[in-house]
Amino acid sequence: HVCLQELRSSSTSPTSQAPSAMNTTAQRLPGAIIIGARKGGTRALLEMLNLHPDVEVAKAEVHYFNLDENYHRGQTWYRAQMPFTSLGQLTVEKTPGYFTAPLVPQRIWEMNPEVRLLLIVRDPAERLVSDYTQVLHNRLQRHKSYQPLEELLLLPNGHIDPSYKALQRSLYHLHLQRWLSFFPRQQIHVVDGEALIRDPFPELQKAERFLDLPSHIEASNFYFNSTKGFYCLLSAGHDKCLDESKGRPHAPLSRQAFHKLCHFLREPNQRFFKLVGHTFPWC
Ligand SMILES: Nc1ncnc2c1ncn2[C@@H]1O[C@H](COP(=O)(O)OS(=O)(=O)O)[C@@H](OP(=O)(O)O)[C@H]1O
Repeated sequence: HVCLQELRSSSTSPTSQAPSAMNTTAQRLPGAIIIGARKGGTRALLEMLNLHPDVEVAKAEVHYFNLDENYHRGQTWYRAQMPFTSLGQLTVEKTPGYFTAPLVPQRIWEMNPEVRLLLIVRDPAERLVSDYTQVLHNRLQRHKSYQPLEELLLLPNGHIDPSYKALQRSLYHLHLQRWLSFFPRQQIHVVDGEALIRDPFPELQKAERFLDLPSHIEASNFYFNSTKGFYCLLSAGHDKCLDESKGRPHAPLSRQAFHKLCHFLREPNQRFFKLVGHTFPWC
């Protein structure tokens, strides 16, 4: 696997700048941020956007607006986490924790009320199971004890426990509502995470349009890797798949419990569809 930075063809740079200005690289604040949702496909979206020659991405999650210890380091610290870009290139970072952290919308708005936001969502029931699977994996790695998902998701009386954190993170409408009190709907581009898995190219074309980028990413930048079970990226003859933490087998959950979860999510999902202005074929 080769770093995408090295893979991108450098042939198409913005042409409106004088050559000397184009060579001036600097770390700049992001013009677009992938705010979540956690386990929605944020890494895939970031890596795929990075195929574009006019996009540079922060490789690691920055956690600036959601972690007070980082936020208090100030904007100079934040900027220093960004990649070097030429004038005219777009800087993008992704931190999935932004979507659900209460103070983040205001903090981002205060930094730049014009910043473009990308939100990638997938079926919130599947997202919850993926979220639990990640937490489980981390606990197992640290030799810590863990509870089965069903024990966390269901109360002793068999009802869904609405206070379970991973379930709270799947109540997309609650979180989006907060973002919409700062940003107009058109400034938040919602990406369909399942569509990105099934066929990434059309989702990337939509994202390019949203970001006002010249169309550059091509269908040939993606190929289905049957060993991985996902699309991988292809650029200048080199390929890159996401690492093994993406696309793990999910922790088991009984059909009955999954059904209860889907039933519980029906109304929150409807509210989310209303906010974004279209529906998704979720359970
Ligand atoms: N092309 C490709 N390759 C691998 N994985 C892909 C891809 N596209 C989307 N996905 C899905 O991304 C899910 C992980 O989402 P995130 O990157 O947002 O996770 S995280 O919040 O940053 O931990 C991950 O979720 P799980 O399958 O539940 O592991 C994947 O389904």
